[in-house]
Amino acid sequence: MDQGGCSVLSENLWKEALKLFAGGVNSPVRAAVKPYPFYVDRSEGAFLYTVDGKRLIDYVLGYGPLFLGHRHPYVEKKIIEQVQKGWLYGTPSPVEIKLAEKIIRHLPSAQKIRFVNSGTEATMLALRLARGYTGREKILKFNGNYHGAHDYGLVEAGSAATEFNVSTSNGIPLSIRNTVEICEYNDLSCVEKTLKKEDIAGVIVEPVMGNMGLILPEKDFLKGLRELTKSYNSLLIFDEVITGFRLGLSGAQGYFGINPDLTTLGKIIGGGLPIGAVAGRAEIIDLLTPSGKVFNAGTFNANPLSMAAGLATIEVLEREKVYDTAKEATKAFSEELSILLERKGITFTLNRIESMFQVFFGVKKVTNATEAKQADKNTYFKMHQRMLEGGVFIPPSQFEVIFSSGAHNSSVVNTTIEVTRKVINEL
Ligand SMILES: Cc1ncc(COP(=O)(O)O)c(C=O)c1O
Ligand SMILES: NCC(=O)CCC(=O)O
Repeated sequence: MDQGGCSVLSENLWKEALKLFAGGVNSPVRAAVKPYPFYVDRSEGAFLYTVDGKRLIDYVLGYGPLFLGHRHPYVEKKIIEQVQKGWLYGTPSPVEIKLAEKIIRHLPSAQKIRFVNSGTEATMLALRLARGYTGREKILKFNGNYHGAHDYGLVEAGSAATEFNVSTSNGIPLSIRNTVEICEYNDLSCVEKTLKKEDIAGVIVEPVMGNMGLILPEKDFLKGLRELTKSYNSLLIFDEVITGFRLGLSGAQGYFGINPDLTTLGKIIGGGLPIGAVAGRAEIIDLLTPSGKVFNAGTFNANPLSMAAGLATIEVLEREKVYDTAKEATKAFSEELSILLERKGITFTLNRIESMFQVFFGVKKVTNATEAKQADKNTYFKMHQRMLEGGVFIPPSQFEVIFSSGAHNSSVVNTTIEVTRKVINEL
């Protein structure tokens, strides 16, 4: 197997892809795998099987949604059952009620919900709702937080926007750019100053930052945001597209005991099919058309397949020990990595929470985007590439997160650790 774990079949597909797609891909992070991405034939449990005949342990998991692993049998069964009943009706279906009830039951701040098709749509809508509710124009977001690929989110954005050096995208009207105020993550004094100076409709935040690698909120950061937004009559929006149902059934808001006004969801609540949602206080969600004057619509909103996959996923989360297994996998993998790096005398920071972690080389702490950008990306990438050659897929970008799932059992983790030992010894 040659560099990056790829081989001739992937290489041939890549040559075709370069003729068809900008940069060969349909979402940029996929092109961060070098010299070209591997193409997947099928997946199961903790594993991806490439067209080149290689089996990889997957710690990317579709960039977060596949918290049960690939093709969990119950989710697969429920998707197939729904396919056999039809997958688009243009009118409501019972399964959307069931999924909404489950989400609202678990998510402390949710009273009503609107389903859309992606995290991008969810945050775009939440920001419009905040403006509609408050009658104010500006929003505050944090440097390196990623809220999807719309004009308001792509100002100082993390994730692939940082990886490909376009933290602020070209093509965003200045009039929109000027409605987005930026503070550094974990900097409450900047938030207070901005709220005092500007009329801010809403503060949007990743309660745990998963798009600059992993960065944790410092003690009292989220509490401070809640208090400040309340006293300046701005809405607090938690972007839980990653953390929703990953940090626990009640998301980051349950984990930290802070209730936002609005929550955006995606990824896990669709069980691996496209989804997004805005949930929150009823009086705010009721501003949406047709009951209110903040417009949203979608041909595929609450489509029965995503609803069925999401519902099945949450049912499994309620009854199986997914949280324990995934957390244990992250703990074992990351602790072993720390030991190996310490032993080699390599400077690093490792941030971890529940089933998510990321390692940063050459830095002693990472508490915001500026610090994350100072990390030695090249060494991280080298580790990614060597792990891939050894059969373990961690994100190619420093600015993503290493996720575990309920399928990452001790045998999978032991294999991961063996590969990690070899990789770090030779790093
Ligand atoms: C916190 C956060 N918000 C929003 C999004 C956008 O979601 P999507 O890619 O489904 O549009 C992402 C995607 O990674 C995310 O991590
Ligand atoms: N953390 C950012 C993502 O997960 C996005 C994945 C993609 O856009 O391909």
